[in-house]
Amino acid sequence: MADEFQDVNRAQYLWLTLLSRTSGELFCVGDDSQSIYSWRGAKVGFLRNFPREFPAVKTFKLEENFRSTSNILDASNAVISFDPSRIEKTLFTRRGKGLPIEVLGFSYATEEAAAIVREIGRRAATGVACHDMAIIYRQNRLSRTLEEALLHARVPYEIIGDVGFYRRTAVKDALALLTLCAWPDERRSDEAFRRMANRPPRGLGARGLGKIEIEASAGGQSLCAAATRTRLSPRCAVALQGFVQILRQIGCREGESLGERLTGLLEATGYLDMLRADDSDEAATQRENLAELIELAQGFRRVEHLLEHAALAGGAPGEKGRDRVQLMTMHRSKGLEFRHVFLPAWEEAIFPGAMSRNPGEERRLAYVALTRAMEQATITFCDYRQGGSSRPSRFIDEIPLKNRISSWNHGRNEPRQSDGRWRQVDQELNALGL
Ligand SMILES: Nc1ncnc2c1ncn2[C@@H]1O[C@H](COP(=O)(O)OP(=O)(O)OP(=O)(O)O)[C@@H](O)[C@H]1O
Repeated sequence: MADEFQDVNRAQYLWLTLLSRTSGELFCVGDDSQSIYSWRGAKVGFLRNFPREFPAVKTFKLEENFRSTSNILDASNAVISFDPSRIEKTLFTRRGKGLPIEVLGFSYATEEAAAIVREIGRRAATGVACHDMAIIYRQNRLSRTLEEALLHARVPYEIIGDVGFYRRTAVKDALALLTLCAWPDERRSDEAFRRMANRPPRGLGARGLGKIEIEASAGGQSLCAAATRTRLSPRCAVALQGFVQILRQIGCREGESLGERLTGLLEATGYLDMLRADDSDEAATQRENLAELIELAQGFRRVEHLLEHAALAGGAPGEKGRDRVQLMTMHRSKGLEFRHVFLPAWEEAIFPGAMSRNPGEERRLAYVALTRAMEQATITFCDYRQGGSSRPSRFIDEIPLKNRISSWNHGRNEPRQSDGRWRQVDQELNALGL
């Protein structure tokens, strides 16, 4: 028996057919509309071609949905109906129409994030538990603005399957490079040096680093300053000299913005090339996060201000075990369900992604994301994001007008009581001018 059959890869498929050869029996459960892992080898064709491969197959369509209201299901059905290769099926529910999907536009991502967080606070005040609300986004980098809004408003949250933006490896590496570049001769950059001296590899091992540490202590210098005076293997010495030179040169470029300086550092030190040479999904995500940090850095004049911001915004998102809003990428949301789902950044070039190698899979992601919602789904988009103007995702247009509204569903189906603890959300966001 195989579950999630839409996401099997060739090896798994061969194993399954071999295992079932003796008995001639194979029971598979899957939904081809939810195949979202082609980038790691899944082939939806194995499910779609199953009746041809196994002509004696018996197919049972599970079309009754026990999770979502019919507004959500109709919207999901409409979006996936544009995939001509899907196995025909129409979901239905006995849960009633429910509330229409909210589709809301904003000017900027900060406004969008503040509006979502304000709404989360409002719903929490009417008795919805935080863990019943999820924010589900297409790109991992999109969590940053949302995290910051949640943190400012003191709404507890957790990121499923990931750490917060400022705790991600590439972001910590980039901030370490900026620290080194700003203070190469000060001991406050030592930790950054330990982190980045051999990243990408420059032939510096534990022994070499130990020698630099001794040299630095003896001369009362920073590790960065001591690195060029320490006797190391010729290859490592040359590589480290080059690294330190880049840091010093870029550190002197007064006319450049912080974003430009960071881009220069990531390019010249070979950090971006290291990520580009890695074709894994993880490396692509790290590059996206760096792009987000570069964009953020443009808004700061001094390195110390950016580092301060990162230290504050990188704080713990709330105590473990507390009732927390759930944040995750669309891929991570597979198999989960929430009473309320917020879907930000439904914009062309982000969703569907401009670089997407598989447009059909983007559509299936839209289907997965929408069908996570039990009671309410909220889609948002912005006019400006990631350094340019943007326009609403084509998937929004595909949702029938009868299943959506372009405002909040305020006032419909809501209990009257209000929990005053959540007034702080509005106050904190107002104080920030959001
Ligand atoms: N026969 C049933 N009666 C009532 N509720 C059901 C029944 N079957 C499933 N459910 C409920 O419907 C929801 C979805 O079920 P489940 O997660 O098993 O579906 P699924 O097909 O794996 O969904 P997906 O693949 O979209 O994540 C769950 O809340 C589950 O408790």
